[in-house]
Amino acid sequence: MVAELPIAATGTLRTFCEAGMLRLIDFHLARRLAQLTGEADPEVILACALAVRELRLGSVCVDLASAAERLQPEADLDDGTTEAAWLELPWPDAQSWLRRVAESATVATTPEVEAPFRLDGSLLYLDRYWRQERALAELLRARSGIGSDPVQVEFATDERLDEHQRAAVTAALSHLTTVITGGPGTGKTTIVARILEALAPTAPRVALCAPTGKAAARLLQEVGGATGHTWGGTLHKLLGLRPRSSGSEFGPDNPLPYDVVVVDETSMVSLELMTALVSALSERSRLILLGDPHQLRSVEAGAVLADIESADDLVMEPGGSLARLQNNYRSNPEINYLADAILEGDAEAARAAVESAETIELVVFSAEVDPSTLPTLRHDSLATATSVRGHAIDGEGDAANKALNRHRVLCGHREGPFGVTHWARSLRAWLSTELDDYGFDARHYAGQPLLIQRNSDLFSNGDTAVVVRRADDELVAVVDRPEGALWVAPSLLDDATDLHAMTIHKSQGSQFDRVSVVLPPQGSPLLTRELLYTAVTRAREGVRLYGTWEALAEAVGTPARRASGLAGPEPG
Ligand SMILES: Nc1ncnc2c1ncn2[C@@H]1O[C@H](COP(=O)(O)OP(=O)(O)OP(=O)(O)O)[C@@H](O)[C@H]1O
Repeated sequence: MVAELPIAATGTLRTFCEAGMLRLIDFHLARRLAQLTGEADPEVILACALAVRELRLGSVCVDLASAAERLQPEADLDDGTTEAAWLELPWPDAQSWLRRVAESATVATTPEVEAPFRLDGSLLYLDRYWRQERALAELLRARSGIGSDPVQVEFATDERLDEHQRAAVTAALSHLTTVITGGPGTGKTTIVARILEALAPTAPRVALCAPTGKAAARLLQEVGGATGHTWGGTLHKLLGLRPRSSGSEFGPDNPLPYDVVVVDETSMVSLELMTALVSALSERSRLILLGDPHQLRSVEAGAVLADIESADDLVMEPGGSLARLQNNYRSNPEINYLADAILEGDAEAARAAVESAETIELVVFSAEVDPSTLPTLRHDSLATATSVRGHAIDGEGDAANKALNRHRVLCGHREGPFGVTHWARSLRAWLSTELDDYGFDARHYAGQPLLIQRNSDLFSNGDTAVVVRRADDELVAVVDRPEGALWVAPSLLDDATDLHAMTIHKSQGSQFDRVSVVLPPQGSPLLTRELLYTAVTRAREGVRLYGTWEALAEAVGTPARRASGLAGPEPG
């Protein structure tokens, strides 16, 4: 990758740009904000540019004390290569760097001072995010101080809830804020229904929400019937956030009119959105946060669920509680065992789990191989495409969508030899030689699998669809919606993308019988524990990993790095 060099960057700053550690946008924004406050010290601008960069990559701040050891350049996501120059970077001495940053007029160090950046200990923030983080921590701590009237629940002796699930139900009925974490299939949805049923007499006004329209629709469909007055939708809609403005309908002066607010897929909620939500809750309304903190995080800055879970003092007695669900009732034990080894960071156990499992396999794949020549991939994809197409030709939309969910190819990368675009194109080209009228060039064809990438009144970003032939020979796209299939003209989905493969990011919240996971290559910044865990836990029955044992070990050994001050300093 040839880094784009900012013309005004000289000396140290230029070296950091050349090594791919900073991008043009990081440098320009930092320099502009520094100029406004009369700052020209390159080391201070470097620190500010790194804070901007880290925000762009999903951390709310940068830890200057450990930046030299921890920060890596952004690899070219297209081909997974990294530059070696960063190993030689002239990092400033941490102590004097921190002192110069603290003395700069660009950086505030005490609450009453306003400046574009904020230094808190060794963490450097854009001030706005420091304020959000502080506001969220204060709001959560304040809610923890308010006791709520416990609602009693009696579990029937034959009630199918394990001890962790019962503890979580009891916790949510006795606290104002409850965080319930658990992997896929651990019963989060099941217990929310039970909680709402018990709360219905005293807390009937319920909002069910999630960061994505797809997850919100699924939650509403699955538990919306548990109580009488349920609203369901995205967090943006719940708060009445106005596009292109920082304002929202609901906030501290106009609290949300609900007794209970349930948030699903909380791991994907950004710091900004979570702060807006908690500040819009009335003092008496219960908040139930559900999610899997080990999954991939929000694309925007903040890893709020993981931070809240690991902090000691944000959600605590008497008003708050944490509950963890442990047993996955959906996936097979081999997949659960591998997922546990990944979370424990135990690469040897993960390898042993793959080698000993009957339902999990690693197929060696390198960049030179055309994916569609791999016999195992041919087998899995042809079986799925044949079944989807068979139902599509018979006009069976529901069955076609079901067949589509039996197997999915998941890639960490978007572009390059390990990416979605390449794998989908290769597979589709090969399938078109195996199946009649499986149009390689056709805009729409019976059995075409599609991924919707935008929200509309009818469907949500992340919904999938299959093109089906109706009895009158017309082609229709059948969108798989939680509330039931939606039949629309294929032209409405002209901007949907081919679903012969999808990114692991997009697959969050979905499960399939079997998945084929294309691992990013060694050295890729996407090759992390969270990515691998998210991919593997999408499967109920079987997993094929395409990559190398080395890449698998590197993923298991690389927890994704997100700096924030919510949960205290990162462990060394
Ligand atoms: N204690 C239990 N015993 C047996 N089966 C259970 C138990 N709890 C939940 N299940 C079943 O396990 C499956 C997964 O449960 P559920 O959908 O509630 O999990 P989830 O955590 O919400 O999953 P996801 O994260 O994928 O939404 C369901 O079919 C549910 O009926």
